[in-house]
Order: sequence, then structure tokens, then C-alpha cells
Amino acid sequence: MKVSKFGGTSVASAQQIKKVAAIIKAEPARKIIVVSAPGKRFVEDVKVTDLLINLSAAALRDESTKEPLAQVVARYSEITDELGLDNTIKHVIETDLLNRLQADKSSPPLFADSIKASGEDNSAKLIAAYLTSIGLPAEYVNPFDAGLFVNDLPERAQALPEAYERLATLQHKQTITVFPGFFGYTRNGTLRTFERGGSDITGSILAAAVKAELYENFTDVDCVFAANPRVVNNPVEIEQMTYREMRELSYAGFAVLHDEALMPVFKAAVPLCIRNTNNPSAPGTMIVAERDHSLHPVTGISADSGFSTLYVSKYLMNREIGFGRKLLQILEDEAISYEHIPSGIDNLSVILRSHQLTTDKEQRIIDRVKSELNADDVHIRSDFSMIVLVGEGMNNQKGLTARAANAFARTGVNIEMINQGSSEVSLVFGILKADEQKIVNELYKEFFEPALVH
Ligand SMILES: Nc1ncnc2c1ncn2[C@@H]1O[C@H](COP(=O)(O)OP(=O)(O)O)[C@@H](O)[C@H]1O
Ligand SMILES: N[C@@H](CC(=O)OP(=O)(O)O)C(=O)O
Repeated sequence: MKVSKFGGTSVASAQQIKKVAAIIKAEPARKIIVVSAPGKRFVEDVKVTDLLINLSAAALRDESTKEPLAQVVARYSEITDELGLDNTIKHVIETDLLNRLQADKSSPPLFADSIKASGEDNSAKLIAAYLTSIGLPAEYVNPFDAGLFVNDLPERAQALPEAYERLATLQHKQTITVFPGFFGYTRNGTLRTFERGGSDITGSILAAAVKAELYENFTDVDCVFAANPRVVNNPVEIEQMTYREMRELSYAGFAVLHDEALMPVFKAAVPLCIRNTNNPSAPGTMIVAERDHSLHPVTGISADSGFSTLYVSKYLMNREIGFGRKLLQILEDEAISYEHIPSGIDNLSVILRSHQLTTDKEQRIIDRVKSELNADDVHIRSDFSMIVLVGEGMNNQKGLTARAANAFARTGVNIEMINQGSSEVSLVFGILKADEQKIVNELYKEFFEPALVH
């Protein structure tokens, strides 16, 4: 049995959904289908999830929801009409949205989650109806009924261990299961969404639960490329990579798969394949436990912006017991997680995702570090990017850091931070965001031209 997840671009229009149906029809092993909300049909288009975020924001501000609601309904109407479905499903979707808008708003994040999740939920209902209409025995399955249970606020939504046991029963269904991605329910029935891009996580949880022979993740590119195809012209295709490599790459910028989607399939030893809905005959990229990495030390280069650095210096910091703990406690008090902590003898930098900071938080952190830790200097800089070089073979390769540093030198760009990850499969560079594209292209030239990754 295969679990096949179809992303937003794969279900963005009637034409795309017809391709999805053909893919499902082509292989009876595709018994569990996970779908996203309709995504972008063209570059400037707006994803249904973003339309829903606008809708919930308007509702939470007690503004008129007429226009944002009409935009969401229009996307589904267009799809149902073009698929030749009758008005029943359109009515189901509109009623569902109106019901969600009437719900309790006392917890704005939970209200927003319910509105956002309607994107995948209604997409699953619509696609199940379409598959049935063309003679495929398909059934929409609700995540609560199937047992996709997640933890409560304030923690990030994550599947509970018992969810896997409950979801395992899906393998006995005779019909094709059409399952909405992106959300689950707490034990008491409160809906919670995963992070953006979280339908990948749902697919992985289901694949692990039913011990699928394969988790197929269908998107709009033939495979995972060694670098973002929007940054590097015609990058090499990666035929095979390990879960560890994909985890490191998706950490920073490989938007093709959510980084939390690796763990469930990894633990259950289910191989994962990234494939293209628009070109299903392409073999895609296989993500497996081990591979031969002797031919090429670097598998991919990723880059992501949106990082900030909290820089702290204090003479004799290295001798001060508990300095790091106290500093991290200040961040914990502000509910901030960190990414890297490169350090010197008398200074350290804490690198974090900028979206966690506000002007108020920044000021409180600076004031507390100065007053409670008596730091000599403390400041926060934003607009950093992380560039990550990833490869299982990197660990045994002499001179690799020097090659990367040479590539940086050729561009004249300053390296703000280097972290040779303890994971041993990655090398992380902190640079200013403005230099990101230049560096990715130069590193790509250094490590991939004209070699071919196997
Ligand atoms: N290294 C990479 N290899 C392949 N695609 C990449 C890479 N880095 C970024 N991407 C982008 O990821 C996109 C697919 O992810 P996403 O937009 O989440 O698709 P979906 O709608 O299927 O969920 C591709 O269109 C591509 O532009
Ligand atoms: N629709 C959600 C969840 C998701 O996974 O979407 P996609 O498969 O289009 O990345 C989002 O936009 O975040």
C-alpha cells in the first residue's frame, strides 16, 4: 500500500485534479490519498490557505467577511463546475465555511486554525466526490474520526503516539481514503493545524501508521534539485538522498518538503519519494536510510532568510558558570527558540528565527542581558540568511571547508558565522541576506559544475 500526498499546486485547479485522479487510477496500491488546499495556479496567484488567513483575520477583527469569503467560495466553485460536479458539494463547502465563521472566537489562534483547516478539509471532500463521480471507490475520512490526535496548546501541534495506532486501521479500508492534510484534533475534539506546509507531515504520519511500502509526495517539480531551481539555473537532479540529508536541506529553504515530515517515515523505515504530478513518469527523488555517497561529498545547498543574531560579549565569559543557561532562560521567558550558538572565549551569538521577535521583546532581552548578566556589549541584528551545505560524504572529505571558503572569497562576501553541525552531514554559514543568491550560485559552481550527483 502507498500513501500519496498531493500538494497545493497539484490540486490548484480542475485540470490539476484530473491529473491527480489519473495518477491514483494508474496504481491500485495508491490507497491513501492526502490532499492540500488548492494552491497557486500561476506565480501571482493566491493560495486558498492565504485567502482563509485573510478571512479569519477579518472575522476576528469583526469586519465584514463577505468579500474574503466570496474569494474562497469562488475558488471551489470554479473547480467543481469544471469537474462537472453538481451543486451538492458546493453547498457542503459554503455551509461548512459559514458554520466555522460562527464558531467561538475566545481563542483567536484556535478560531484561525479551524478556518485555515477548512482549505484541506473541503479539498478532500471535493476530491473524494470527484473520484467517486469517475467510478473510483473513494471516501473522505475526517482526521478526528480516524484518530489523528495532537497535543494541546501552548505546544506546537504534533501527533500523539496513540494517533499512529488509531490511524493504522486505515489500511483495512476497501475504498480509497481521501484524507485532508495539515490538521488534527486534540483528544477533546479541538482542531489544530500543523505549521504552514504541514500536509507533508500528515502524509508522513499516515504512511508511518499503516507501514506503507512508500510515501509519495507529489508536487510541481520532477525531483529535488541540488539547489533551489528559482535561484540556480538548471540545477542537477538528486536521484537519491538520505533522510538526514533531506532533513538538513529542508531546515533551510528546500520548500519542497516540510522538515517535520521526515521523522515519522524515518522511524517507521518507510521510503519517501518526491514526484511530479505534471510529469508522473519521471522517477523523482528517493529518500532512503542509506546510500552510496562515495561519488560526491555534497548533495545539496540550501538557503533561507529570516534569521536574527543576538550578540553578547563579556570579558571572561568562558569562566562564568551558568552564563549560557541564564542567557537562554531570558529567551525561554520570551517563548523564543534558538537555531545555533556559535561562540568565542568572551562572546557568543544566538541565532534565531526573526519571526519570533517583536520590538518590545528585543528591548526586554537587551535590557535583561545588560542588567542581569552584566554584558559588556549586547545587540540584535536581523536580516541574516543561513546557507547550508549538506552531504553524507562531507565528513570524510578533506579540504571541503576550504573549498567553500574559497567560493565565498571569490564573491567578496563576508562570512558572519560558520557552524560545522554536530550532525556531521552539514556545514552552516551565516551571511547577510543581501548576499544570499550570489553565494548559493558560487557554491553551486564550486561543488556541482560539471559533476553529476548519483
Ligand atoms: N531544491 C529544491 N528542489 C526542488 N524544488 C525546490 C527546491 N527548493 C525549493 N523548491 C521549490 O519547492 C516547490 C514545491 O514545494 P511546494 O510549493 O510546497 O509544493 P506543493 O504545492 O506541492 O506543496 C517547487 O516548485 C520549487 O520551486
Ligand atoms: N495549505 C497549507 C498546508 C500545505 O501543506 O500546503 P502545500 O502542500 O500547498 O504546501 C499551506 O499552505 O501551508
